[in-house]
Amino acid sequence: MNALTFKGELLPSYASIYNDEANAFVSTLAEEFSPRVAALLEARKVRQAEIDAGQLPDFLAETKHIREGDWRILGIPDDLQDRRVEITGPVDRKMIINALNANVKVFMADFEDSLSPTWDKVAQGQVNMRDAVNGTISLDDPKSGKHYELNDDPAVLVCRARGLHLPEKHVHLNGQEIPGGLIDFAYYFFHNYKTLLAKGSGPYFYIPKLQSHKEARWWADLMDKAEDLVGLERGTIKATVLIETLPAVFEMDEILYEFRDHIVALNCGRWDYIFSYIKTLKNYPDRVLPDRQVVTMDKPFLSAYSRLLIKTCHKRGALAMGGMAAFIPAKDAEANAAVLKKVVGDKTLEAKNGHDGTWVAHPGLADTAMAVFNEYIGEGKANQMDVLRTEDADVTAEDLLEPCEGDRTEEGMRANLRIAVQYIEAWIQGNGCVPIYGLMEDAATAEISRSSIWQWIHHGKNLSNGKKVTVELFRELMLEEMETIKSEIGEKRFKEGRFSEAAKIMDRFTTSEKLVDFLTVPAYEYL
Ligand SMILES: CC(=O)SCCNC(=O)CCNC(=O)[C@H](O)C(C)(C)COP(=O)(O)OP(=O)(O)OC[C@H]1O[C@@H](n2cnc3c(N)ncnc32)[C@H](O)[C@@H]1OP(=O)(O)O
Ligand SMILES: O=CC(=O)O
Ligand SMILES: [Mg+2]
Repeated sequence: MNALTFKGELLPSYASIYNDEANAFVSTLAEEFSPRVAALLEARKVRQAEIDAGQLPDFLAETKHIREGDWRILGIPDDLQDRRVEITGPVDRKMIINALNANVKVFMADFEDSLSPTWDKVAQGQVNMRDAVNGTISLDDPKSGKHYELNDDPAVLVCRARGLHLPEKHVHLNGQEIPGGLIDFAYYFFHNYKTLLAKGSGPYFYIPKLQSHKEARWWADLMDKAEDLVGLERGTIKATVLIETLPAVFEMDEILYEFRDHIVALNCGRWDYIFSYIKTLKNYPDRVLPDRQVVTMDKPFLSAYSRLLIKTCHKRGALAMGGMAAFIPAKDAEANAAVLKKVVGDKTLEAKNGHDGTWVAHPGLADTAMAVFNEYIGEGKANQMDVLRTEDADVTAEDLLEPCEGDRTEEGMRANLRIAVQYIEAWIQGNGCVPIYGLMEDAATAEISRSSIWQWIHHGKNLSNGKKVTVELFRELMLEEMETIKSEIGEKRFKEGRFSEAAKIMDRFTTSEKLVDFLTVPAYEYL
């Protein structure tokens, strides 16, 4: 077994994470699993080339027997049966404590969409997670003077690892970067499985951005191997898989099947899903999306996605999680009442469809989401697994791919610009989740903003005021919107920030001939 090489500084506080025993465990996993990732990423390109050439995504002929077969997942541990409200947030110390103390069932601690993976965030994130599992995590905030520690009954902890497209450039094996998701998974598992199991919980993971059941096989094999290496019974590690790419929605049964020893739920990761709809169907002029603000879960293609996910999960004994309403509380009471109303609307739609739970981005929304799901789940029940949706007509490929009606407006384009630039600026400064115009913005929501403009240019779409979207129009609006950002955030913050770099990155993304696959890949060069 070869040793890992670290390119990031190993501060003394990280020593207990990156110790010889843990590094040897990670090296063993990386030796076997890193080389398989290139082929999986290549398969994504091959599939995309077929779609670009005119073959729309569809259910796979070769796995029909799995979709039609009679099988169920292995099972769901007691502490994951009731997940009616989950909070999410990056693996910062204060966030972790506040999230575990919130009025929620689960905290999804995020190394992914909401984390800008600077080496220190990744390394300190593991320290924070270990301290959270041990119950010793605390913080004295020098700014506010506030003391933070865990309550008696914290939420169940689930760790979201990075997706397969993101390498971790600070940890190498045999001269190669290791997949970021493998690093997140392996160190969290190694340091915490014993304590978690002793508490009656377990090593639980959220797995993001899968595009096929073959990728599910990679993760399931990784989980099997991790269990074998430490002598755990098969299926001790549990996974919730985000269905947040368009290709994956056609393989939900197959993903559940490949993962059947480990999986407990699928989740409607709606923001990446919308981004993936844009990206996957980027060559189809009839499927260009309208303004981001009108692409809501009641649109037919998103409703079909939610309903099919619920039907597929419940048939196989898995939970069907809803997704994130990106609203965050407003300071003004009247504005906040409007936010809560929107959250109620969004969560009611999910609960009515038969989802077993949902996500909130902020503790201030937990009670609202909880009240909605309490009503639909009803007394004495943990979830809505009994909603089988068998009376529904089959959800077809056409339903999932249905074009989305709505206007493309100049205000929508300007808002996309301001959001994308501000998010990129935050991300390259090491902040992966920011409040902008009353919404939480993370890597998934920002992807929609920047890829929409690319697609509108690519297909020469007209805005509702008749202006044609071109590179020239984009650059003209960009100059104006940079001034708007400056006036909104103040000259000082603007000057001290990295806005001109962010604008250049945005220009590159928007005017390139080919759509950049993930904004976080080129932006990682800036960290
Ligand atoms: C598409 C997807 O993948 S969604 C999943 C990924 N995205 C996320 O997880 C988003 C998580 N949310 C957040 O990061 C934050 O809510 C933000 C950045 C949007 C806003 O955060 P802030 O500007 O700090 O909000 P605000 O000032 O209202 O916070 C008030 C308090 O709530 C806490 N808080 C806010 N959001 C969270 C959260 N998600 N988890 C725990 N605590 C939180 C803050 O730490 C703060 O605590 P304090 O009073 O002890 O100082
Ligand atoms: O990860 C969640 C999403 O909506 O994207
Ligand atoms: Mg996502």
